[in-house]
Amino acid sequence: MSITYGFIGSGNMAKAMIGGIVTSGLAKPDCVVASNPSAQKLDLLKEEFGIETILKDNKTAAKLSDVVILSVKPYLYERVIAEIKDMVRPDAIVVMIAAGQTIAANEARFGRPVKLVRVMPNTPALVGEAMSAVCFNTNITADDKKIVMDMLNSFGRAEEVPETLMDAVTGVSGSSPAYVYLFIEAMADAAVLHGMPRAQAYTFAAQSVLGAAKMVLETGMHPGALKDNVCSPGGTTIEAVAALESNGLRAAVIDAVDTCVRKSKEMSK
Ligand SMILES: NC(=O)C1=CN([C@@H]2O[C@H](COP(=O)(O)OP(=O)(O)OC[C@H]3O[C@@H](n4cnc5c(N)ncnc54)[C@H](O)[C@@H]3O)[C@@H](O)[C@H]2O)C=CC1
Ligand SMILES: O=C(O)[C@@H]1CCC=N1
Repeated sequence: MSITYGFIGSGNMAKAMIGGIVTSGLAKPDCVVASNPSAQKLDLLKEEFGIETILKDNKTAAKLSDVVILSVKPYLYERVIAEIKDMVRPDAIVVMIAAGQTIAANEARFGRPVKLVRVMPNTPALVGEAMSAVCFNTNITADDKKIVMDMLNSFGRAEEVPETLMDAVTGVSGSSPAYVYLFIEAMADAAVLHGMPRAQAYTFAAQSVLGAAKMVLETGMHPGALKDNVCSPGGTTIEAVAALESNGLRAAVIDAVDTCVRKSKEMSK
């Protein structure tokens, strides 16, 4: 049986998930539907991935879908659920991806039993490297869980977490690609300062971040031990590490993630 995935809202995160779902082969393009109030993003999605698009009609997109992904901004959840709730089929799975939107608040918006899933993905879904966290409401069956996990695994890694951890997840993975892009940009700027062409500098910086991340994930070694292995005594790396420490890199990163988590908690109220 083929599953239809419907995206209500077709912005950055929807595009990343659609790209992952289609490119991985999880779903044929004609089993992916996206709606949006403006045509431009829909046209690009159709052109790039060949999916079905529906302009200004969330209701039809909801009605057609086995898995309905609410990919609008958090403040629009109330309005969009009011619009589509009677069109969402009783057996459909509704996936919320918004920061700060809780299962309880959104169950209440449906006003009837609904299969509800809360996910925090990230944009590397587009290249099959997302980190997603997921939690389920009590109406979700084992078969539903498999459908959701297959979707999330089609565009990266996914782990089930208690809902109480979702704000921390937003800080450490939902938002964190942005912090890493800053880091890559800054490293590349320094390489450019020393004469490297810009494009080459991005490749060198980004591949080094990718390689370092893979080392953490695949060797199972502590990040501190991996760092020590790069720092030759009296060498170049320890000079850089000392400069990062004296400029407060760790404190800055902890403060950034903490601020993000606090914002997510505030949005949940
Ligand atoms: N961008 C990211 O890295 C991540 C975003 N998210 C969540 O994903 C959700 C979407 O975020 P983005 O894609 O970044 O935002 P976005 O602004 O790129 O996309 C939202 C889309 O919704 C459309 N839209 C506006 N009103 C609508 C309506 N009434 N019905 C249907 N569509 C409507 C907009 O035209 C836009 O294309 C947010 O709730 C966010 O918290 C979650 C994880 C990561
Ligand atoms: O910035 C935001 O609010 C969204 C949620 C996680 C990543 N982007």
